[in-house]
Amino acid sequence: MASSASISRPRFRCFDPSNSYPATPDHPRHFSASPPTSRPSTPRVNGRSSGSMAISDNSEPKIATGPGGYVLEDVPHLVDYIPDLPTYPNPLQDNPSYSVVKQYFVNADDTVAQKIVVHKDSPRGTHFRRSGPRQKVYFESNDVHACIVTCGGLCPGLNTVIREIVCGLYHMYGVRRILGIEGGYRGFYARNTIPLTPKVVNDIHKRGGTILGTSRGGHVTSKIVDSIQDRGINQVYVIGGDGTQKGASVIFEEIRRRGLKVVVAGIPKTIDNDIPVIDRSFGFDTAVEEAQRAINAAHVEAESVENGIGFVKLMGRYSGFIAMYATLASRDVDCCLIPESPFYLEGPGGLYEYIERRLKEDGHLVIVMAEGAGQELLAESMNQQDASGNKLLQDVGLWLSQNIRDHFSKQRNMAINLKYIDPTYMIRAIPSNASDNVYCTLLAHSAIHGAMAGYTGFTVGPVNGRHAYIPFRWVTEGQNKVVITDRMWARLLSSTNQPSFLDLKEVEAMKKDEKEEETKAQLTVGENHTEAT
Ligand SMILES: Nc1ncnc2c1ncn2[C@@H]1O[C@H](COP(=O)(O)OP(=O)(O)OP(=O)(O)O)[C@@H](O)[C@H]1O
Ligand SMILES: O=P(O)(O)OC[C@H]1O[C@](O)(CO)[C@@H](O)[C@@H]1O
Ligand SMILES: [Mg+2]
Repeated sequence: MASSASISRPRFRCFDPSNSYPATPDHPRHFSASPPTSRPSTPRVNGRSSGSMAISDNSEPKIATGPGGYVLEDVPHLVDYIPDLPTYPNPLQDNPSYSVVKQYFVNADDTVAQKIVVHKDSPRGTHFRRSGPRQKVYFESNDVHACIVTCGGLCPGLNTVIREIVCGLYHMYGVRRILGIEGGYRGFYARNTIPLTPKVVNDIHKRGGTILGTSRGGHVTSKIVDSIQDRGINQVYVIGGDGTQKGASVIFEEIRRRGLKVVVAGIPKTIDNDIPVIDRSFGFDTAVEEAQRAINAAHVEAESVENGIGFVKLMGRYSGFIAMYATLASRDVDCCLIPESPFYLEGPGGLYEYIERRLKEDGHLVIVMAEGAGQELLAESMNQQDASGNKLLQDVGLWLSQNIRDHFSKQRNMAINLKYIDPTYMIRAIPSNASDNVYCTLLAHSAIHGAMAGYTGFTVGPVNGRHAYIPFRWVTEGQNKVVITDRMWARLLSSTNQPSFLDLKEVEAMKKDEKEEETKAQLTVGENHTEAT
């Protein structure tokens, strides 16, 4: 629960330990929902602990409230569990490139609103701490020993983020000791490390993949944190998707439990764009662009023959963003199938009927399908998981294209010419495009500034266009999905002219569910406010 003092003031200020505001009743030093129940008797600045620590097992969310239903979902800070840490002036103020910037340091009060479309009377809602450099830092440049790890599937831009973390730490903060951990989480305890310098990473943004290698599974928290401690690492940069951020959160909790002066910063990576809260994930733009090449090929093939069907399968395990955006961008697609929108094959309003109509009217059609769409139609689902515990999917594209062929040849006696194109790994194994490159730089810099300022247990990312520090649980509890009752999906339906595969009753039920969810969320914000007052 937030302290009531923080909301009864006419002007609400957030305490940012990294800016030089004194602790006064107006600027309370601790406004965490529940401060740590106990503290380590001797705070540890690395050095393996032999005795037991007196810190609670899991950190509580740091929530502060202000007037008008303002809620700050803050991120942890080293001083939450290691009090009286010394601070140092931010070396950026002497950096010739940055010292000329007007108001370079982020204002202590700056937060970023999660929702920017509001009504006159709606509560101000949830906010996140704005990212960026602070006046004071909690690390001396010479003392920083950073490491970078990449986990999960590939994504365009991984190398750019690695490059920008290395160059940012080196050039902005004068950090010289940066290690690359090879092969994902298990690399902490089972692989070699690579010393990273600006020279080593200079050209890597032009290559796809990750120079560090990646993996699924292998998250053994105690071994990872032992390795961090043994190597004297004090800044951990973790690049990966939802699973990786969950792993980073567990590492943070263990580090906190051991009372170590080590920050953990997450940089969200997911080609599927399924991480909640942030505007989009890096590499997504590149993937959508690359998907155009496959869709163009499918279109050319389809329109060159009689009854031609171009069928493209794209990535998207649970979320169909790549398929939806690639379809909207292309304008050549007649049908887009995504996991969020169930569809059926036979009968009136079904997929086969639609395909036949298009073939009769236009002579050809293009179908784009996300890999996770229609899994429920397959007779038996695959009961296997990958090393991280993600469910393995069947190749629904192959299955559906064969079913379409069978249907038209056997049941409709129609000769069709279907070309199946599967560029799934091609769209994620390429280097990032220009716009993703710039985006990767901003993410890397946000992470560095946050870590140097002593924040920890956070993920970085843009929220409504402004970069913010987001507590791990916001990006690990839930998934970003295409909302098929939103305008974007309606735009898609109107651009392809495909059936929605839903009847009016189903749409109404969905809208009702979403409305209830929204009201619940608003009530929760209101409740926080009431509890604090
Ligand atoms: N709940 C969890 N707790 C700790 N570690 C986890 C958890 N879930 C996943 N991990 C670890 O995170 C790493 C990456 O997870 P995963 O393979 O699911 O990829 P991801 O980060 O979700 O990326 P993507 O799904 O976009 O490819 C793996 O090493 C896995 O062991
Ligand atoms: O890399 P793997 O293990 O083949 O996993 C593929 C999965 O990874 C993703 O690309 C997410 O990173 C999904 O779109 C896809 O289902
Ligand atoms: Mg994942």
